[in-house]
Amino acid sequence: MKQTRYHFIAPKPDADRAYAVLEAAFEDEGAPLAVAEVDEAAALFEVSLYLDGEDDRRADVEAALAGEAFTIEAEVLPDIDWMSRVLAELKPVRAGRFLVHGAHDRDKVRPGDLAIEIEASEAFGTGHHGTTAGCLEMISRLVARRRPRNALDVGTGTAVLAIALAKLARVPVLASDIDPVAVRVARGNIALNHASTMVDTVVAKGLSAPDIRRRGPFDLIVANILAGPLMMLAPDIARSLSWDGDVVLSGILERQRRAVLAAYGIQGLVHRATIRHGEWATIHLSR
Ligand SMILES: C[S@@+](CC[C@H](N)C(=O)[O-])C[C@H]1O[C@@H](n2cnc3c(N)ncnc32)[C@H](O)[C@@H]1O
Repeated sequence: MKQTRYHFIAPKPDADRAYAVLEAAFEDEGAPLAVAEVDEAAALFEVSLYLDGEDDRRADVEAALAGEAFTIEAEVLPDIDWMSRVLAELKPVRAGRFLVHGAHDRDKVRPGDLAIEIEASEAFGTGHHGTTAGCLEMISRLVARRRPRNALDVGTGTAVLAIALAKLARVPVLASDIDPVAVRVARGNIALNHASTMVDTVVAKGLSAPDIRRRGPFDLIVANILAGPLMMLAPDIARSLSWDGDVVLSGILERQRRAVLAAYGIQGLVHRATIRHGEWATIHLSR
């Protein structure tokens, strides 16, 4: 089933009012709803409502917001064949100190394994992708060298990296994602892995949400997104990092690596190491 994100940008009071109206209008459907700050200086917020279908609910959204002058845009989200993805990802994966597995592979866990059980359903992050595996390996290396006091996982997906950080370092972790569906899946996995006392979640675009700012600075920030958003997030990531903190970035194709390093270099962050899986690079930076 395809899903459509209906979204618009508005000043804070209007966004809050619209959020309340949409929450009441679509709560029977359990439609995910999110509000994220998109421009701090201008205090502008983006409201996103996720409805099933291929942009065939615009009239309902407009009716709920009757009398408001928002420019509502519709984004039909990619239709992913979750069943074939799950079937393709049946095997457990070892990466760094971790064994990432599904419910059907609990018997593969050996004494000494740091096991992470993942129910991927509608979010990314089972450990099979080279970017996730690269992050798990880099996290293993970094935490072996120095235990961070806290950590932030930007673009958490299934929460696989946040759970890994909690299990290995046993420190508070904040896991964020722009997609409320991913955050719902993340919460389920965090509970499944008995990590709820260490990992909190937040729906947020980038690092501008007040919850993220309040919890920083962070000793370790991991972000497996894509090169473009990672470059745009460079100033915010540098600002949210403790003075001796570490950054792990992934979702970067080898040919994009230099541009990403340059964007973080401008922020005073120096390249320390790269782990490659096929065409994907995972990089470690610090001041
Ligand atoms: C490639 S998945 C990574 C999932 C998991 N962290 C892993 O390593 O397997 C990227 C995730 O980032 C989220 N995302 C993309 N852009 C984002 C942004 N600007 N802020 C927060 N999350 C974002 C997506 O919704 C998606 O869940």
